Amino acid sequence: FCSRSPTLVPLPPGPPGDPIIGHVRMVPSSRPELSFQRWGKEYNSDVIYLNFMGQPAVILNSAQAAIDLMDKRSAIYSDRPDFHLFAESGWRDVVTFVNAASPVFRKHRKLFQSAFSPVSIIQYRDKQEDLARALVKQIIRSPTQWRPLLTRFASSLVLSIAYGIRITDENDPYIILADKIATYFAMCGSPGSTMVDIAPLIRRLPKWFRVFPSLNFARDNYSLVREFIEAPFASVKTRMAAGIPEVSFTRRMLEEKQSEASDSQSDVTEDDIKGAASTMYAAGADTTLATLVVFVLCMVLNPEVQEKAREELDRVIGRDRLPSLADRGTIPCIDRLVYETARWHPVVQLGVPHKSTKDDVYKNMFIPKGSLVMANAHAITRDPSVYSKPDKFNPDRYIPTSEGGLGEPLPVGHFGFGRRVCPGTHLGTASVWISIATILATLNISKAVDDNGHEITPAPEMSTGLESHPEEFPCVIEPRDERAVRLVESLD
Ligand code: HEM
Repeated sequence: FCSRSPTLVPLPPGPPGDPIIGHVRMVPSSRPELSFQRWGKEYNSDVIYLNFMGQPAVILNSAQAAIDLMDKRSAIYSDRPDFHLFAESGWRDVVTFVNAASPVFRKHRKLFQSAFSPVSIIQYRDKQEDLARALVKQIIRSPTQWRPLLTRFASSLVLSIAYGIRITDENDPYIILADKIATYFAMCGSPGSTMVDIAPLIRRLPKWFRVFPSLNFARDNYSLVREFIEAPFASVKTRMAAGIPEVSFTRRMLEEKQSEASDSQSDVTEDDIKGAASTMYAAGADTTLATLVVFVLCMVLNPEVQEKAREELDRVIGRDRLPSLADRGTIPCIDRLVYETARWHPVVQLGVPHKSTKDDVYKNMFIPKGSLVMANAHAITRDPSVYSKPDKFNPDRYIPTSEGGLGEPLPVGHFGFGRRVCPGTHLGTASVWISIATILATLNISKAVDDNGHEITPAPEMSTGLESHPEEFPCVIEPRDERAVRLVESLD
């Protein structure tokens, strides 16, 4: 199919762009995925073509198109665009940002796949359960602080799994560092879209030439990024040298590297391990946090779903203990809740952009080599030809028809596609699962009331960016009852 002449095959449809700049002005800076979805409907195509100042971009608005191209033709659709802003900020050896042909890609994917397989992640269960329990304990003590506490939980979880770092209080230097990095990511803009990314030659300008804000931003954050990559890694080596036992990704990788028996790891360098561990935070903390905030919003908006899930939780595990990850698979209602949270608002709405490496033809549409290819997770998970009433939050939609349900398919795309699919899928899902189960077992989430005693139903407003999360919304989180408080307080 690649050998056909491009001139005989039309590009995918899309709205007409401006001369020279193409669709730059047309794509809104807020929630572009919604416009991409709308254009898909207007042009009656699940593949849409756009052009940003000569850079071709293809949006995939259905699971079928994303699977056909990114999964089945992954040899062509697995590259990334160059992320110059991140490189200028000091990120090196980070798999998310490298091309599929880079040795870093092959080595790091292998590291992640073995470290975060369904079996390997069992070693992190204690950390996930302990931190989820600490989270609800803290929320019971400071209920209005639930959102900062969730942020700290997500950071602590990744720092603990990646480096074995135990966060003891909010002034911990690592949590302060993690907060600064989270702010840095929030200010980076959409990956690949800043002036440094569009005109990378400006990276050659001397440091005193401070004309381009994104270049200044990248350079101003260089030492922060380097500290974030180096400091926690160095702390693992210090603890290792002192003989302090701990379980962490970095520790395990360093030990495997040191072990003479481990031939398979022999080409892995310390820089690889350092880069991979720092990627975990960049890729795993905010995604987990955003998913949990979406869950809280869904519980505020759908009290009956919360009640039903809690009833099943009580029926299966009782009220004398808290759920554990060993319970997964025995409480289907929680599994469906996790899936429906991911479907209702997949937090990486447009995925991380892929780039194609060859001319291609799909369903008689020409996709030029070098196109940015984005799977629109929003459009995919709200596809009305797949999901009935797609805007409704309804975990029961997945109940098989043989059990009287709608038998709708589990969502796809929220962890990406093909060779780039998220290597933290199992770990991230387990973290979300235990958090949701522990929260439901101990806390009640409800609507806030206004000064006149009327319930406030929040209108969901979602942020724009690589990770999209609900903007601030009013709600009340309180202990479920005295019994739950006693159970939580009895934990050491
Ligand atoms: C609920 C939590 C998470 C969500 C929703 C999520 C989602 C995603 C998505 C959509 C991508 C892009 C895939 C693509 O390009 O097709 C991705 C990539 C990635 N994720 Fe996750 N992720 C989560 C948690 C994690 C965790 C805990 C880790 C750490 C182990 C992780 C590590 C990565 C890495 C390293 C990549 C880049 C892969 C590559 O470029 O080859 N993620 N994730």
